[in-house]
Formats: sequence, C-alpha cells, structure tokens
Amino acid sequence: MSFMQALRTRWERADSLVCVGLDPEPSRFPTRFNDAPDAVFQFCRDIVDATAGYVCAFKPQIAHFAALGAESALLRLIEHIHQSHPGIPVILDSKRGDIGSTAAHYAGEAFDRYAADAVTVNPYLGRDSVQPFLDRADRGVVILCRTSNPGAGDLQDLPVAGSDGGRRPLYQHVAEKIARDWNGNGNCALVVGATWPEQLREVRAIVGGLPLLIPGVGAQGGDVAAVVANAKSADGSGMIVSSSRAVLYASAGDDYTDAAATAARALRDQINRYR
Ligand SMILES: O=C(O)c1cc(=O)[nH]c(=O)n1[C@@H]1O[C@H](COP(=O)(O)O)[C@@H](O)[C@H]1O
Repeated sequence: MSFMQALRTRWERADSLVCVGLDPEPSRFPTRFNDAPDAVFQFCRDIVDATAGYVCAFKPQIAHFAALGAESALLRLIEHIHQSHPGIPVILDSKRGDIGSTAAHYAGEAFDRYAADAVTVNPYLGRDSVQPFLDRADRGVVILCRTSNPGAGDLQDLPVAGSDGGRRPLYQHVAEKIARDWNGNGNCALVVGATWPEQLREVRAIVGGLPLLIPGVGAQGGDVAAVVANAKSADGSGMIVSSSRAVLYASAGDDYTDAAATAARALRDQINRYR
C-alpha cells in the first residue's frame, strides 16, 4: 500500500490525525533507563506501543538517533512499527536536500535502508534535488513549506513573483509549485508549523486537499483549535498533527507509557472536537 493510501486508511480507521514524533533525548528518559544499554530503542518502542492506538503516523527524527550513534536503534524501531503495528506509516524526519546524484542516496537511505514510508525534504535546491524522492511513487515526500520555528519568515516570507504576475511570500510559491507541478505521482505533502495559523489558512487555500504535516503543537505552543480551523481539508481531514516532546516526556516517572498514551489520546480528541 502506498504512503498516501496508508495515511488515508489510518485517518479513517483510527479516527486520528495525530502523529507522535520520536525524538529521543536520554537525559529526559525515566531513571529506570539510566544503565540500560539499549535505552534509546527500548524507550521509543515503549512509547510506540503505548500510543499506537491513537495515531495516524509515527515520525522518528533522524538527528536524535544519529547524534547518539543509535542508527541501529532507529532501524529496529522502524522494523518494530512495521511488524507490531502494520498499517501505521512511518515518516522519517531527515529534512534532506542536495544535488540530484546525492539526493538519490538520501532517498535510498530513507526508503531502502530505513524502510520509511515517507521522508521530510527541503525544497531549497529545486526540483531536480527532490526528483529522486518524487520518483518513488509509493512513498511520501513531505516538503518544507512554512516551518514552525521563530525565524521561519527570514527567507520563507520573502516576496517573489507569482504565476499571476503579482508578488507573494516564497512559502506560498513553494506550496503552489508543489501542489501543481511536483505532485504528478500524488505522493507530496507539505510541512507548515502549527505556530502559524494564518499561514496554514493561506497554504490550505492554495493546495486543496494535499496533506499537511503540522508540527508545533505541545512543546512549541501551537494552538490546536486554530490549527484545525485553518488547516483542515474540505472533508475535515488533510492534517498530520505532530507532537514529540509533549508526548514522549509527559512523565519522567515509571508511569511514562500511561502518560504518553494519555497525552496522545487527549490530542486526538481535542483535534476531533474541532474538525
Ligand atoms: O519536519 C518536522 O517535523 C518539523 C518541521 C518544523 O517546521 N518544525 C518542527 O518542529 N519539526 C520537527 O518536529 C519536532 C517537534 O517536536 P516538538 O516540538 O517536541 O513537538 C522536531 O523533531 C522538529 O525537528
């Protein structure tokens, strides 16, 4: 099943638009992991098993594993998700972007080495740099559009000439370009931060039903009601609302799995109330 089919199926069957981000920070793990040699894998696996019933996707963030030399934990974690929770797509958050010949290796890294169903990609180098990802029609290509961080506007808001001759912010141009030209295989999604409700509304108006990955609720303070009101598609879906730290580190005690499950379920319910 393709990433887009799996995502839509999961939206419906689990009745959830929540994505749990897997960003391991060992200093925030419960103390029981202090001497555990395989702590990164075990902690993330526990969170996955506790929250699987409430999510439409999982999103491991590659730097959090690579900086710890824990690539093997990432591999085994994705394998675990596929085996124990079939049907839940995995979005590898690696935000790659390079010349085409190198990008082909990044696509191989995400889709063949790690067996991710989708990957986050930076569009700044242009279409040929994203093409190796776009060519994998069964996999999702989740492209940065208007990121959640405070400096997002430094470059993403710069005015550029639009197709109608008028000027508009670069992120809107990115949204239109991808929805109209790059999405020939129907496998594109866009990243827009939950911290920017106005920009979410603008992007939704441009891209129709294209899925939006929306990080920035929870630890970054994005407002769930505003996100849903501005970013939902015509059928009340279209969103992958991602939260990492607020779920992973909901408790530093021995109740960490219960606390994570409660946080994921509460986010699912809050989103569903507004859509
Ligand atoms: O691509 C992403 O996932 C992403 C895009 C963005 O604009 N902002 C953003 O925070 N993220 C990622 O989403 C996660 C946010 O985590 P929390 O703020 O802990 O929920 C991190 O792994 C970020 O790298």
